Amino acid sequence: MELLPYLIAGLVTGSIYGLTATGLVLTYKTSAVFNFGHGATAAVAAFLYYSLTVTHGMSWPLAAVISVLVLGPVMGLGFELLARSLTDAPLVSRVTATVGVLIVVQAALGVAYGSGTGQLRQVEQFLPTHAFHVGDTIVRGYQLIIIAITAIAAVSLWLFFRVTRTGVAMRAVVDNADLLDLSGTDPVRVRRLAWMIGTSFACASGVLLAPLLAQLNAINLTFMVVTAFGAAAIGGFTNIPMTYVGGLAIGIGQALLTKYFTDGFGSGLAPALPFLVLFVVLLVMPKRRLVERQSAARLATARRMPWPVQAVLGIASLVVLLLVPSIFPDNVNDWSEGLAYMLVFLSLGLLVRTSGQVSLAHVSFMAIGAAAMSHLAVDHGVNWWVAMVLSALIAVPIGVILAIPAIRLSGLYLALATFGFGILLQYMFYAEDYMFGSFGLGLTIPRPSGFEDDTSWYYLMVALAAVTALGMLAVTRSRLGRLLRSMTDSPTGLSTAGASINVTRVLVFCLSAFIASGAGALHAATVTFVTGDNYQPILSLILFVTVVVSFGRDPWYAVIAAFVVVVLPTLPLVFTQSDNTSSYITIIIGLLALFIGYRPAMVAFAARLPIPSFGVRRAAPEAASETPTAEVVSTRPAVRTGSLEVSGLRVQFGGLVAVDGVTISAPTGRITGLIGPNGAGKTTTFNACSGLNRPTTGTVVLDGSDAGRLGPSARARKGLGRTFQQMELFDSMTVRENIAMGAEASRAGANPFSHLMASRSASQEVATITAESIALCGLEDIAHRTVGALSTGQRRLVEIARCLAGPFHLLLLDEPSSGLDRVETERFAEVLTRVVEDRGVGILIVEHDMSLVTSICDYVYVLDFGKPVFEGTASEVMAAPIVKAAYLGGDELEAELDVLEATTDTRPGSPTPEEVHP
Ligand SMILES: Nc1ncnc2c1ncn2[C@@H]1O[C@H](COP(=O)(O)OP(=O)(O)OP(=O)(O)O)[C@@H](O)[C@H]1O
Repeated sequence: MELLPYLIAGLVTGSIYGLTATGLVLTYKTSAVFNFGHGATAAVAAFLYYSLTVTHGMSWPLAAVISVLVLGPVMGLGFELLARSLTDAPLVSRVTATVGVLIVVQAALGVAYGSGTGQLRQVEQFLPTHAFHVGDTIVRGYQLIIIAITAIAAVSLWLFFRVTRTGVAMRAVVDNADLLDLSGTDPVRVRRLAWMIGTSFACASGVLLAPLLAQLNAINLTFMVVTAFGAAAIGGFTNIPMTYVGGLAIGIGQALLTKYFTDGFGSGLAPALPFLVLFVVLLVMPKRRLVERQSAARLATARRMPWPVQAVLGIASLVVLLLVPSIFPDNVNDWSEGLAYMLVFLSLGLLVRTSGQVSLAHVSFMAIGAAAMSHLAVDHGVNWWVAMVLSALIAVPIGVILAIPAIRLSGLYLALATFGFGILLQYMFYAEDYMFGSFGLGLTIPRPSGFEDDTSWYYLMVALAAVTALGMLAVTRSRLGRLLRSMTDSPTGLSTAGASINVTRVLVFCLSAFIASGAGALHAATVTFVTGDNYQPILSLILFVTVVVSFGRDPWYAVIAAFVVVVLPTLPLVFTQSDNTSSYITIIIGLLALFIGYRPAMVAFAARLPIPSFGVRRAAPEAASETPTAEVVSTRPAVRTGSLEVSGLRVQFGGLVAVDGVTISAPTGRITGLIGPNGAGKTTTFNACSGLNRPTTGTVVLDGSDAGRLGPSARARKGLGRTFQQMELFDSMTVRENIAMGAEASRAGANPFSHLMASRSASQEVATITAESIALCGLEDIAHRTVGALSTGQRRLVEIARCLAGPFHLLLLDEPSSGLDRVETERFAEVLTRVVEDRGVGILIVEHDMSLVTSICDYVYVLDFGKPVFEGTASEVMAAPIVKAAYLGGDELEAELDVLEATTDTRPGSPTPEEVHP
């Protein structure tokens, strides 16, 4: 019986978590934008309710209606517009926009209501508080009402999805908005409704939660509702009933943990539970259940300033920095802090800006570095410089742990995992003796001997920051930097070119963690004394948003960010010192994030205005370069002989059998065609060959050995290159850089050391091969152009040139001529023939251009409805009635297939036309 009070308390908070989590999942399901500001919405509602009832004396029912049923839909509409605006935005922008909402709300509520503990703001319980007795346990009326209200809301939502037309339409929006459009239902209206309901759920949670809290606090309230993330994870981010149950389970779990673990390490378990759940679910949930509905494209980058300008700016900055102790003698430590943060921003920028990934846990690395520095240098008397290096290194294994979700998931789920990790660290480990200790007394961090005073420490910081920043610059310009940029633009393109992107991801996390942790130690040595409060997880969110909204390329965005966030508020010339200066800056940063989020919508709106100059001008794609007709020559050595043998291949997507019983042989020295009408299963076959999908049955044998267990990059390193129907190019890079990556990716391979650096001879080799591929495909004139700005035909040629630059002896080309004009196609055919004749390369080509197929293919396989229907020489294929039937479709084809099926004793695809038509 003594458990009962805990169970009831857990059920109450759990049902509120469940309510808010269902709202979150609803909006995510219908718009693919995960709202990090969901908890902030609840906080706004709670504070509005507080103001209306406590400050303005409004009756609670009216205040509740305004805070939930008016505020919810209004904010929902704002979020829907944001989500719509972000439809085609890179992942980083999506996360930034809603995290921007969170930090704006937190900072603004802090300014408006005070974030200190001085102002005690409480909301009285407005629901009935009558007591009932269940055994010895007292149960209050409001507890039962809260459980009932939330359960009714969740069940109604579930029924709404099952029964009503709009609900079914909402589910359809998730699956295919375009189809919904065709059926006459407006997907925007459906999404708008989803956001209005979802946001109202968050507001209701805020209002219901407010009276249960000892006091209203914007940060706590936001994070308490963020607990919904854990519940959403239990529901797999899509299943509403399971999400609600997840909320209940977390609420009850927390209550029980509070009962059984009252002190020590265990006491952190209860608050950490939702994030523990989130982290574990993300680690163990089958990958296919975490299908992402967006790619992790990188942010648009600013144009690089010319080197002389950068050098002058660099020297000028250094001069200003050296003069700081004379100009701002009272603020020297603030500038040292700024330098430490500049390094944190650079480390975060490496992840976010260069590799397009999201980390919402960078403050955790700073905390780890600071704590390690103190324990090593103070408690264990380790030499300061050694302690410094160890404090940076200690975060590397943690970077590896974080990289596991990055490998498995990437994108949004990685953002959530890092967010969960940061909070987990705070709740479970900050109070441990090996971090900041349970008494909150804090840690002292020493400075090295000779640099104890602020001014000499500052000069040391300038030197360390300059060296580290230059090192980071070297990294972004090294092979690793090129791999990161390629990975962000097209992970598939990079892995099928031969680089193991798992190694790339682990490396970038480790490097970023290393710098952030080291910078954390330097920052701590600047302030000389830190507690866990210096490293609140909210700070990670602010750092992330700042690094995104800052401008300029590396290292300038980090310099600007550090100056604005750390140094500017302390300059007496700019701000009169007040507690709220940092909050105002945070609000501005958050609003900039929102501006980035809404910009596509604003641009679209402006384009509709009848003022000509407001229209968005699109750069016209450059006309295809004059294609030289000169003889193309390949000077690279002949490849080794080998072959790609596919047999009995069957690939299924759920109930759909996309490929069934396909057997193909593509040896070197020959061009083999694979043709068939749309949807015949050609690309699926290619994907199975290159390891991008897993066959249900059948084998893929490369040069005599089974490749079934190898991933795409390993197959590429074994000599299998490919191009894609939907081109997988590195859009933000130039033509030359794209083609060079074709040669460089497999040299980086799966070895972390070869990821990091390239020998001079290897770089020379890459440059030679790149130049030859460019010449082979006639791309000299556009070699300097950014690939994203090219015409389709030019992009096709770039992808082919990139593939030709790789060390491949077998190439899979998926509709390579689509988008090429006649002259380009002719030249392309010539290039392929040359490559096969001169170097002995083997090509398996999917093509719809029949004249190209007949002119270059030695042997052709024909697929239809996933099954092989014919194979033979190009002329045999052209003459075969079954092939004509497959392309024309209709009854004729069905008759052909019936006959084909009747010939069960022959291998599919082998019957000759005579056998089919005796
Ligand atoms: N990832 C997937 N999930 C579900 N179905 C898929 C998937 N990929 C392909 N399909 C389906 O498998 C079938 C074969 O598609 P595939 O793209 O391989 O055909 P294709 O011959 O390459 O067609 P096209 O010439 O139009 O490119 C189609 O019905 C397609 O809708």
